Order: sequence, then structure tokens, then C-alpha cells
Amino acid sequence: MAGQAGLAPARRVALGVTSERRRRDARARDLLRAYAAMGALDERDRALASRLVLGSVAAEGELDRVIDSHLRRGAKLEPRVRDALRLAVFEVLYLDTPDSVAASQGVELVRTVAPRAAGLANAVLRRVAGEDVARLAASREALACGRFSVYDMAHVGGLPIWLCEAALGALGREGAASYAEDALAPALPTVAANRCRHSEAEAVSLLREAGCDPAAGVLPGSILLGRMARLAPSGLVDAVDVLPCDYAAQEVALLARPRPGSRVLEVGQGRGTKTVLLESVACAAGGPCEVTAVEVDAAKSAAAARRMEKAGLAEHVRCVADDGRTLDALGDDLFDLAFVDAPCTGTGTLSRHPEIAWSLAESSVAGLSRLQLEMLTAASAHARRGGRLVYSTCSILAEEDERLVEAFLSSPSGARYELVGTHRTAIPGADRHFCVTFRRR
Ligand SMILES: C[S@@+](CC[C@H](N)C(=O)[O-])C[C@H]1O[C@@H](n2cnc3c(N)ncnc32)[C@H](O)[C@@H]1O
Repeated sequence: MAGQAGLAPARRVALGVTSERRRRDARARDLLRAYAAMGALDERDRALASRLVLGSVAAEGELDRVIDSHLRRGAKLEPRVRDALRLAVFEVLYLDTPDSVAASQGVELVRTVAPRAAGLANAVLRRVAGEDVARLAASREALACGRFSVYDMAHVGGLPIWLCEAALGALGREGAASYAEDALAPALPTVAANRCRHSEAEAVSLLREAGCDPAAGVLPGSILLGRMARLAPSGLVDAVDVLPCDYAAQEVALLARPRPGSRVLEVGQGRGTKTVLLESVACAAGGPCEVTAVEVDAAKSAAAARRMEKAGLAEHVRCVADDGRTLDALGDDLFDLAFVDAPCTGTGTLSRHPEIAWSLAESSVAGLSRLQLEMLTAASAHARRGGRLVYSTCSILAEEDERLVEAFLSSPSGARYELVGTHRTAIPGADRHFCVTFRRR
């Protein structure tokens, strides 16, 4: 077994980030960006440290289940020993590292925080390598051939059972299987060109000069990067030449189809990623649209306004801090397109937001559905006759998607609308978003 001197720096840094996250209750991605020791790693080690941290957070409850199944009943682990074991079990189960290397590195990792726990770590990790690896392979096989249970989904995706059940209900067996298969994969390294400023070819050439190794993505204006780590230092994101965002968000903007010169209402603007995507779709079709974008959080609204300046869109986008449930600031204003980018559980974005699966309480969904219906109802008063109302979430839960559509259509506001179509994005490896279009009669 390797001595402590043989412990790879990526694993040591991953443990530092993980323990810091537990102490500060911070988001893993934010910490990875800010953690000084990450900067001292080379690109390969940084990628491994990120993968370990994000994966062990995303599969936290499943990793604990595996660890606890190999402990004496009622045995307690010190939090820092559990941090180290989660990283090691994640690596043994889900990464390509040879099991013996991942297990012996895991023992050394535990030894750095609690030398006396090294023996216990050794026993647990040998059993994980001996038993759970085979069990996971069987669950993967079950998913691949379509004869699987929610437990297989939970093992493969590192997911809570309730979310597996909800995915089965909303996505069907095939969709739920691919949801579980993708849940622990790293987020696709995609960006979108700001097509109000650059053609896709120009954006590709800027990214190539910056060493990002770009290639055309699967959607118009989308670009896949071979070296994502080069993006932040390039300055292209700060200048809003490109936007880091998933294919699914780009697909929703394409589905919303804002037309050049049309009047667009966006509700739930956040920091304005969708706003630039909507403008990009309009610009690619001939010219910008005129957007009024509403966000309840004044700090986000101000950040979006600054981003529109940088994106060269300030003349075409009015950022308004207001409550989307009432939209008081709009008076009787009517729009060609009213687009609601609803606050939601984010259950379609697990690769980008690893905390979601194990921090989300099933009971919080009802409150979100109420808020979503209120926002959709308020926005519906602002589409002109013949205009379109588009509602989107980055959730896979029927309560936030199909059932919400039913609730809206059976309400007095919904009676003024006909359903044009619903769509669940399903680009392999990408996030899952939901998008529905209504037309005002
Ligand atoms: C899905 S996020 C929006 C993402 C954003 N459009 C983007 O592309 O980056 C939903 C947004 O709705 C906002 N929100 C939540 N409640 C709201 C309300 N009552 N009125 C308006 N916005 C609200 C949240 O602050 C959040 O920024």
C-alpha cells in the first residue's frame, strides 16, 4: 500500500475543499473556484480534484448508504473521516481509476485526518471494491436493458429513491434510465455565442485563440469546448462574447423564438443568461428584440443590467426589479411574447448543481408549484391577442411541468389560451429543461 508521501495532491486538495464545504455550508462549485490550493494544481489534477468533489457531493446520500452498510450497526464516523471516505468510495465506484489504486489512496487520505481510522478505511474500501463495484455494474446493465428498479437508478445516478420514483413518473422508463445514467456525469463544457455581436464562426475563432479548443455544438450558436479551464482567463465571458450555459437553456431560447423587433417580456431574469440567449436568437433571425425583463431580486436585476451593458444590449433590454407574481411595474403593457423562466427545483440540472439531489426536500415542491402558477398567471395577462406565452423550468418533476400546465389551462386565465406544444429537452449528456408554449386566443 502506498505511503502518505504517495498521496496524490488532487485527492488531498479535494478533501480540503470537501471539509471546507461542510464547515461553511458553501456550494462546492463556488469553493472550487475560490480555493487557493486548486490554483497550484496542474490542469489534469485540477480536473480530478473537481470531479471528486462534485461527484461526492452529488452522490452524497448514496455514498453514505454504501459506507454505512460496511460499518457496525450504530457506528459513528468523525465528519472528516466520512468526508475522506465519501471521496474514496466515489472514486472506487464511479471513476476509471483502478480499484486497488483508488482504495489505497483512500486509505492514505483517511490517514491524513485520522491515522487511527486507516484500518477501518482499509476494511470499508476493500469491501466496496469487492462487493459494491459488482452491484453497480449489475445496476448499470439493468438500466441498459430496460429491466431496472428505482434501486438500480439510485445506485447508478447516486440519487435519492423519491427522485428516482418522480423521474420514472415524469419521464417514462427510457427517459428515467438516461436521467440516472447522466446524473453523475460531468456537465458538458458548452457555451453559446453572443450572436448579437459575433457570428458563431467569429466566436469559435476567438475561443480558439484563447486556447479553449472549440468545436461547433449541436445547436445553432452553440459551441463545445475541449479545454473549459481556459475559458475564465480568456476574458470572453466577462465581456459577454460568449455565455457559459447548457445546451438545454439554449434550446429553450430557440423554442421561445423571439422575433426581430418584437416586444418580449421575460419573468425570472436572474443574471440575464436567458435574456442574452433570447436576443441572440432574434439577432440571428435579423435583429434584436425589445425585452422588458423582470426579476424579484434587486441585486440580480442590477447584475443583469450591468451584463446587458457589457453584452452591447442595454438599448434593447430594460431590467426591472419587481415581483413576478403581480408584475405591478408593467401596468397594462402587452407583449408579443411573454416568457416565464420559472424558479424551480433544478432537478434537471444535477451535473451543474450537485447539491440539489440530496438537499432538496420533496416537501418543498408544492410551494414552488404555487409560486410558478402565480407567475405564469400574472405573465399571461401581458401577452397580446395572438401573442405567445412560454413557460420553462429546469425541472423534471411533473408537479412543476405537465401538472402545472394542466392547472393553468383549467384556470380562468388559462381559458384565454390554447396549448401550442410542450417539449422536454433530451440532448444526451445535457441538462433536462421543460418548455411549453401557449397562444392567446
Ligand atoms: C430559473 S431562475 C432564472 C434564470 C435566468 N433567467 C437565467 O437565464 O440565468 C428563476 C429566477 O426567478 C427569480 N424569481 C423567484 N421568485 C420570483 C418572483 N416572485 N418574481 C420574479 N422573479 C422571481 C429568481 O430569483 C431566479 O433568478
